[in-house]
Amino acid sequence: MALFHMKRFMGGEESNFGENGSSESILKKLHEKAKARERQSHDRQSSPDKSKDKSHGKTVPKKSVDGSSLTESAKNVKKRQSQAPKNRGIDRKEELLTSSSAKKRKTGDVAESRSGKNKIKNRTPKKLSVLEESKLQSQKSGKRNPQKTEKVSRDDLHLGKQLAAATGDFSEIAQKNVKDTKSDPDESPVRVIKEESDINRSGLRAFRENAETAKKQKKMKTPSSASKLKSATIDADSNRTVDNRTCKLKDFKEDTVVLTKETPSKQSKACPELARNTLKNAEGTSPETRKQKKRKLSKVSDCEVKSEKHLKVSARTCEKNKEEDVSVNDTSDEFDGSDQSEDYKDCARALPAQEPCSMEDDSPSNEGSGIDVKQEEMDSEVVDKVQQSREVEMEEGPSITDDADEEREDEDEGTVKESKEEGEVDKAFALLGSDKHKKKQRVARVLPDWLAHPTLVEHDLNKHSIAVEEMEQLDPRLIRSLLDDGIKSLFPVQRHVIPVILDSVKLGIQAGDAGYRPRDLCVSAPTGSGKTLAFALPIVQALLDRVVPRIRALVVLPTRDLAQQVSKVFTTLCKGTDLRTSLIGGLKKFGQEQRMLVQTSGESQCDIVVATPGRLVDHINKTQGFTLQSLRFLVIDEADRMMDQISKDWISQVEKCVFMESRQAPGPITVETCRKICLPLQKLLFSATLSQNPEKLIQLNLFRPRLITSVVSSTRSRQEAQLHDGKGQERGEFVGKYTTPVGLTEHYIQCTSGEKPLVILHLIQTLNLSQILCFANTVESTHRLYHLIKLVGGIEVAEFSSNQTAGQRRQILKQFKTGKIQLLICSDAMARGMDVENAKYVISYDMPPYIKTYIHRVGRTARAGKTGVAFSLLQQYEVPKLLKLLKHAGKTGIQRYTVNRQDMDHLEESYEKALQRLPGVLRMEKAHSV
Ligand SMILES: Nc1ncnc2c1ncn2[C@@H]1O[C@H](COP(=O)(O)OP(=O)(O)OP(=O)(O)O)[C@@H](O)[C@H]1O
Repeated sequence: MALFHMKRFMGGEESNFGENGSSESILKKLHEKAKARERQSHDRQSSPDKSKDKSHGKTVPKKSVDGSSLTESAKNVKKRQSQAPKNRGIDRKEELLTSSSAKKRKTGDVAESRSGKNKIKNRTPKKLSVLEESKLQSQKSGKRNPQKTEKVSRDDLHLGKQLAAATGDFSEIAQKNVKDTKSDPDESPVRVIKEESDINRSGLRAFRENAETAKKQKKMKTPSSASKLKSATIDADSNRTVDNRTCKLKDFKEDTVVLTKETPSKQSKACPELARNTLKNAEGTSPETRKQKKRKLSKVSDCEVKSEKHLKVSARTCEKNKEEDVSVNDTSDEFDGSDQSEDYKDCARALPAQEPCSMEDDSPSNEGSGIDVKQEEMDSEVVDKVQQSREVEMEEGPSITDDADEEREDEDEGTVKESKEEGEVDKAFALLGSDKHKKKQRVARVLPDWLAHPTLVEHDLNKHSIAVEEMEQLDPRLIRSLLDDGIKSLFPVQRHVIPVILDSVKLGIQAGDAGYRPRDLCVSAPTGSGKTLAFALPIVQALLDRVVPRIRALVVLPTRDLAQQVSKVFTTLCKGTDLRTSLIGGLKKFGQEQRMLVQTSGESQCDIVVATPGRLVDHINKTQGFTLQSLRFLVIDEADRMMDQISKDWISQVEKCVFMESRQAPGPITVETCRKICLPLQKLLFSATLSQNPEKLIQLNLFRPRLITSVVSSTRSRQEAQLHDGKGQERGEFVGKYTTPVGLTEHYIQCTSGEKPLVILHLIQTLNLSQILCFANTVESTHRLYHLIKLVGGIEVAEFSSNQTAGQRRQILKQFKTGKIQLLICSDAMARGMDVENAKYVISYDMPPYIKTYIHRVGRTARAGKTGVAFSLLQQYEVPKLLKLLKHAGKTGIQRYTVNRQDMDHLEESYEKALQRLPGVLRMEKAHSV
């Protein structure tokens, strides 16, 4: 079969055989023809000038790919065609499949041809099989018009030119195949190559399927036109070249370059593979070489794109061929030559720049032909493509790591990938393990108006504050209480928030905002800016005139320490009033808390409840008479943290408890619902790091929320960002960045992990710092560090973590306030919301894992308009990480603080001794606790 295929490849002479001719008559005819052509050939060779003219001044090698399969007549036919200009394309194809070098082709054409004949003569079985096959084919195909066959050859000439350009450097493989075939006369080249191409079975699946289809169709129909033969001839050639390429790919695959798409069975596909292989091998070379490699890769990808297109065209053609019954015999006619031409051209454009060994460049056969002009055009296009790929590369920038990091940052900020600039290349082939990164464009996050344009407040506590007496809405009792507590002025956030809350109750707590449901409120202000008073004061003010005690305000906080702290503020404010505050945070026994909440008669004991969510839910479910039906204010402090606990469903439990029996949950606003005056529930959210994530906020079922914040874009001045709402209040752009107190100075100290305790000792003993809060990331490291510093001696140190009881912690805080404790080593349980009086310094012993953790840690100092200093002890690799975190949060003020190693030398001895004793102490403690 393959032999017949080869014969067709040589010029389609078999079409001259009569359908009904016997084998003897065919042989006779063949011999006659062969002799005639030999004579003609001899004549031509004896007059080389003439011959040269016909072949455009080039002699073409006549060595066959599979000499064993050629009959004498076929060889003569081939010879004649190779000399004829119209068959140049076919000859060119022949060149591709033979391994003759350009030199050989020039000099030894005739000799080789003859030696080829001698070899063929020795292969009688093949000769017979060809004859038999010729007979068979002639029977099937019927008589064919020789003119049509000639036409095929001309078409093939065109294809051959392009094919030659496309196949480039596969002569070596072709040569190998020829050698293999010669050593085993029973192996046809196609079969040999097929076997070699096992590695790329998927690529040839279609090839084989079509061969089978062709077989079936052949049985049913007999093709009649030479045009069909043409495509068969072309395809045979195509397949062979494909297989050559596959052989190359086999070697190439060992280099572990993996393509995510199946390799197409086309010459054009082969070239990029080769080029990529070459480039892959260049790995580990100089950066310059790698750059070149990258450029080449993009060029190769271009070629791959063409191949991709080509595949699609071929697939379509395949389908078409199946329908039209193209096949003459089982040569696995997969591709239509006419469809290929454009694709070959495309591939040829990319080739010369990739591989200098392109046969098109070396081959003399194209000189003086139209191909040269075409090739020049192709080359110029290749240069353009290379130039384009370089430009794209320059636009993308050289830094991969930076871009990647930037991308991750962008993702956090809700940016989307911008694939506009992505070329076809990447869409066509994604290389596994590719290090190519695309720069993403930042896109503005679309936020609801209330989040995007909040009411701004000044974050410098010493500016824009007003005297307590100036807050006219406040009851004199409350003013007195504040003044007694040393609070003479109200901070900016208090100045803005208190009136907003009080406005919603100016017609009484029942009436809401002039009879309408009041808007919910979100407040985001820096740590220590007085947020607690900002909600506590108006709530107490609003409830002052209540008649009977009911739970009308509920404040929920994430930890019992915080709940205790806020409860204290309420208790202080309620002094001298009828209002009562209850704390339910697990500090007391459950029964005790129940008795505080509900009287024995079932009536409520208190007006304001401060609770942790867990304990609150317990009381909702277990305390008889506990009801929230009169609840007017629901305060969620440290709201961003509380939103993380929403999954525990505490808020829906609270809402269920509020809207039960006669009190209905608010529905859509209608004329009827507007007429009814019912007790509204207003939600008030507070945090220094309030989430701007609408998805999280929506879980809180906020009603027409409003945001008051001092957090604005760092890139724009507040004046620029300021807008004004209808009431003359400043409105600005909230970009979700965090601010720290104005009085805070931030430093980082670069040191090794082992030097960190020494640095702390240095800061305390050498620089005489005191009232330091030192944060470690875990309870264990807090405990370990506490013992280590204690073992060094000479420092009043204490520990504050969840390992201690609430009473112990309260006691420690008291001692710290009075200055008895120099260094308080804390876990992050202390970081959020805790108002530790007189904390002057904060040390982050371990780098904070999140920006919010950093903001809350450093926020334990510089509170209420005071000054404070924060040190972050960082290992070298942590420095850029933290700087990036801060930059992301819009903070750039952190400075490096250098501690000289020599300054710590005198501390080393005691430190090392303490280190040696530490394991023993920890062991003893463990044994003691057990
Ligand atoms: N108007 C004021 N004048 C003076 N001190 C004030 C004023 N308001 C609050 N303070 C004090 O400021 C300190 C910090 O207040 P508060 O705890 O409310 O801050 P915060 O904004 O809630 O901080 P965090 O975000 O860390 O929880 C408290 O000690 C409080 O007594």
